[in-house]
Amino acid sequence: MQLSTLIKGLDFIEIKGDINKEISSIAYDSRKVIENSVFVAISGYREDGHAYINEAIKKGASAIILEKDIAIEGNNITILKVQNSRKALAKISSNYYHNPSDSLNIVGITGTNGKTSITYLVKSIFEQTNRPTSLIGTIGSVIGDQITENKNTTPESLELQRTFSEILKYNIETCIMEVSSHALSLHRVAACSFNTGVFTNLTPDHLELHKSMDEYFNAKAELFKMTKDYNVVNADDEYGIKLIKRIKNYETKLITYGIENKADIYATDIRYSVEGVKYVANTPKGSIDIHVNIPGTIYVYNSLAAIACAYCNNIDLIDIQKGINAVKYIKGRFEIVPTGKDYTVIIDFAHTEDALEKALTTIKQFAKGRIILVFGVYAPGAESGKGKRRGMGKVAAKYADLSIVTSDNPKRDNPELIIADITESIEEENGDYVAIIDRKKAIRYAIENSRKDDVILIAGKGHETTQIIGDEAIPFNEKEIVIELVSNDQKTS
Ligand SMILES: CC(=O)N[C@H]1[C@@H](OP(=O)(O)OP(=O)(O)OC[C@H]2O[C@@H](n3ccc(=O)[nH]c3=O)[C@H](O)[C@@H]2O)O[C@H](CO)[C@@H](O)[C@@H]1O[C@H](C)C(=O)N[C@@H](C)C(=O)N[C@H](CCC(=O)O)C(=O)O
Ligand SMILES: Nc1ncnc2c1ncn2[C@@H]1O[C@H](COP(=O)(O)OP(=O)(O)OP(=O)(O)O)[C@@H](O)[C@H]1O
Repeated sequence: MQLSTLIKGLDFIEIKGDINKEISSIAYDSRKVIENSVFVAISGYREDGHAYINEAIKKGASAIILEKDIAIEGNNITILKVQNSRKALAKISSNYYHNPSDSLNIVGITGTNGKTSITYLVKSIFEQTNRPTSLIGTIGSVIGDQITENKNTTPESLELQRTFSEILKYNIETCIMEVSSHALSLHRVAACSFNTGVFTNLTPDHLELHKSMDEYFNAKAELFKMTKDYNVVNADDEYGIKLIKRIKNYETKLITYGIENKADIYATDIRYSVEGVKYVANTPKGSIDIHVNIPGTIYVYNSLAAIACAYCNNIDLIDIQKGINAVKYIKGRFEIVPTGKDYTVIIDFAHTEDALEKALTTIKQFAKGRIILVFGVYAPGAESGKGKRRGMGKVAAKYADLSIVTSDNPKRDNPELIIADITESIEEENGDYVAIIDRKKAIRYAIENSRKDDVILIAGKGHETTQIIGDEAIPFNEKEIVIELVSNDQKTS
């Protein structure tokens, strides 16, 4: 593609050099530069891409997009100075792949919890109508039969635009995607055209990046300025209510969902059981019985959000009913591991205070025995990190009969210090706990010390298959580990 075509519509401060040259690719990592690439220098959290400009040129970059004035070594290099390199990356990536999001029906889901679960429910509903649907999120990108792992819940703009263009190659028209607050703040979705936006809820998380709940909320709210057709908002969530006030006069139509407050799509006659939840969904087009195969109030909310998306896409109630019922489980989301024992083991991705509380209260509704909780926290940052660790500890002390506090992707932080923050708050709340740094040993302890009717909740890792220690991702498939440990458990209750 010609550089002049690639930069069409790009806001820049200054251009030096020729823009009528052929470029081969875009790279924002100098290690991925090839002959005639455009290299985009990004000032990151850990590194400054501007320090790699000369390396990129040595590898063949013929154009550089940058924010800072840097001495460039090389001839015939075109330099484009921009205000924000990440935004520029999003724009040129969209141009490079011929603006694929314009040709897709994109549903973007944001909020602290529930995004992944909702994407699977929506995908299933759409597929009842024979509309092949792709998905982008924490568990990976799903295009046809292909599942690709993503480094991030919402990929960087270059990878995201490439994924959109792949989806179009498969003749798939719909894409359901998770939109993280990081993606919104770091402009990964800056050049995306969304049809529907969904807001689930907002509770404390990622405060190391956003610094305050208001900043976190504002980041999420950006999605609803980018939608063309519908905005779907949880009317029972404190921040959902705030969002409704903010966006109710936008041109994009607003659809609300909920159980408690007045909403366009709402649930009545809710019946809970260990197997799942049944209720009547009421929509402007009529009412229908719904059966979700995952238990707890949160799955009433998640399925209502999915129903609202389906409603916005003109899908019949009967297909909505079938689509929700067709989801038998979602990897690592309240997933019961088949053990054949007289105790139950559940793996859940709860890694925020709110999610942990919801998972534990759901179990409390049904558990005949004790609740044994195995968990850790990944929460960087001196203040916000400590706050999250202590908050999770408090919830554990309140609802679990025994907490086994362990590691959850400690990354570069010292796991002993993380665990100490958690256990300090469990102690303050008079909870019972054991601290075992090694996660596999912690799970073994839970299994060996379980009794008939106990429920072991292993929280935090969900579908993940690695444990990140330092910068290394060590294989850790929690489900396989549970099955192995349970098969070695000779105890009779
Ligand atoms: C904090 C954060 O979001 N970081 C993201 C950010 O990385 P960064 O700014 O730290 O990058 P950096 O390492 O400082 O490097 C700066 C630049 O120098 C370049 N570089 C670096 C080295 C080199 O030799 N040459 C070179 O060119 C890098 O390619 C980069 O362009 O930009 C990268 C590229 O897009 C992301 O992959 C990375 O996500 C990291 C892996 C991450 O862990 N992010 C998490 C916090 C995140 O985004 N999570 C959200 C939400 C999850 C949820 O919902 O709970 C998500 O969407 O996944
Ligand atoms: N509506 C909800 N409200 C509160 N907690 C929820 C809700 N839905 C799911 N959870 C909890 O959050 C965990 C993660 O759920 P899910 O993966 O659907 O959310 P997510 O928003 O995609 O999270 P992440 O962005 O971290 O991947 C679940 O395992 C469950 O414990």
